[in-house]
Amino acid sequence: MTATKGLEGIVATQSAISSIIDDTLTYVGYDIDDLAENASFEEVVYLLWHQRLPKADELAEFKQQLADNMSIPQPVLDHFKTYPIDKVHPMAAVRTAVTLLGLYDENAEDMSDEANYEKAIKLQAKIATIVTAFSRIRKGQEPVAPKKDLGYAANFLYMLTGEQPQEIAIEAFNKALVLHADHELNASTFTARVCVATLSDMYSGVTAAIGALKGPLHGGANEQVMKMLMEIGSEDKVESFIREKLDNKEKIMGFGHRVYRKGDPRAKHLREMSKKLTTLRGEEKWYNMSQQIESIVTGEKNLPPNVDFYSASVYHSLGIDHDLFTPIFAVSRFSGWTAHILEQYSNNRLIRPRAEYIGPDMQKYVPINER
Ligand SMILES: CC(=O)SCCNC(=O)CCNC(=O)[C@H](O)C(C)(C)COP(=O)(O)OP(=O)(O)OC[C@H]1O[C@@H](n2cnc3c(N)ncnc32)[C@H](O)[C@@H]1OP(=O)(O)O
Ligand SMILES: O=C([O-])CC(=O)C(=O)O
Repeated sequence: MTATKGLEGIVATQSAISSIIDDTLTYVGYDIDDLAENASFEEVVYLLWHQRLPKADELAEFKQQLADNMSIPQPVLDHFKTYPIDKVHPMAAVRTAVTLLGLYDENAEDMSDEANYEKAIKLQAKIATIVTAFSRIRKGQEPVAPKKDLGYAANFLYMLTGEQPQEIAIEAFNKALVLHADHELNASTFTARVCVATLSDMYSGVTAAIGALKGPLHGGANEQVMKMLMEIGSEDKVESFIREKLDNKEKIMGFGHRVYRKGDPRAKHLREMSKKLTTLRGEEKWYNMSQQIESIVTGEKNLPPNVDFYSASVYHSLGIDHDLFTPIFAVSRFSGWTAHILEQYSNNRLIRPRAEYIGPDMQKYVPINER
C-alpha cells in the first residue's frame, strides 16, 4: 500500500453535479462562463440540487421558499451575544451557529428524502441571515430581518447593511455567488461527503465542511489576499514585497490550484469585476496592485490566480468587512455542499480509505518505570 500525498489525482467518487475537465468548469454540464453571465444564484442552487434548470414557475416558487425560510431562531441570535466578540473569527461563529441551528430543527434527524431536501432549503436560506446577523451584532447593531420580495443576493446585502443595495452591487454579488457555488470534490465538499457517508445528518455535514473551508489553503485564502494587499499598501511596493516572499519560498495567497493547470476559469470574471468595482469606488489601486502581483507570480512561478485572488478586491469594493470574505464563500458553497450531501445520501457507501503505515514495527510494551 503506497499513499498519494494529499490524495492528488485520486478519483474518490462519481458525481453528476459539477465537473472540471481540461480547465473547464461546468455545473451539470453548463459552462461556468455561461452561468456567470446569465444565471441568478437561485437558478444555480436549483440546478445543483435538481440537476436541471428550473422553469419560470418553479423558479418563482423556489425563490419564495428560500425567502420564506430566511429567519433564524431567536436563541441563535442571542447566542452570538455570548461570544467573546472581538476575538472570534466569523467563520468560527458561523460554524457554531450552524450547529446550534440544528438543535432547533425538529426534523434534523429525519433522514427521509423530503426532510433532507427541506433541510437543504432551510440551511441555504438561513446561512445568509446567520452571516449578516453576526456581522451586525458584533458591531452593536440590531440584525435586519430579510425582505421577502428581494432575491437572495439582494437580501444578503440588505441584511448586512440595512439599506437597499444598488443594482450594480446586487449584480456583482449575484455573480460572485454563482462562481463560488460548487467545485467538484474540493476539500470542504469532500469533508461534507465523508461526514454524511456515515449517515450522519446534514447539519453535521455542513458544519464539518465549514471547518474545512475556513483554512487559508482553501476558502480562507480570500481574506489572506486582502490582508496581503493592505500590508503592501501601494503599487510601488508590490514588486519588492512579492519577490521577497517568493525568494523566501512563501506561498502567495490566491495563486495555484490542485486541479487547474492553465488557469481557474472563474478568476477572469472576478478580475473583470474587480476592475469595474475598484474604479467605481475610486480605489483602482487594489486592482492595479492585484494585476502586478498576477504578472509577477505568473511570470516567476507559472501559477495563475484562483477564485480567491480577485474576489478579495471585489468584496472589499462592495464595502464588505475583510473577515467576512470566507463566510460569504460559505454562503455560496452551502448550495454545493448540500447538493453533494443529497447525492451522497442517494447512493451511499461509507467513505473509509486506508493509510500506509510508516511507524515503528511491533514494539514491546515497556512498563512506565523502565522508560
Ligand atoms: C477555493 C480554493 O480553495 S482555491 C485555493 C486557495 N488557496 C490558496 O490560494 C493558497 C495558496 N495556494 C496553495 O497553497 C496551493 O497552490 C494549493 C493549496 C491551492 C494547491 O496545492 P497543491 O496542489 O497541493 O500544490 P503544493 O502546495 O504542493 O505546491 C506545489 C508547488 O507549487 C508551489 N506553490 C503552490 N502554490 C503556490 C503559491 N500560491 N505561491 C507560491 N508557490 C506556490 C509550492 O510551493 C510547491 O513548490 P515546490 O514544488 O517547489 O515545493
Ligand atoms: O477545488 C478546489 O480544490 C478548491 C476550489 O477551487 C474551490 O473549492 O472552489
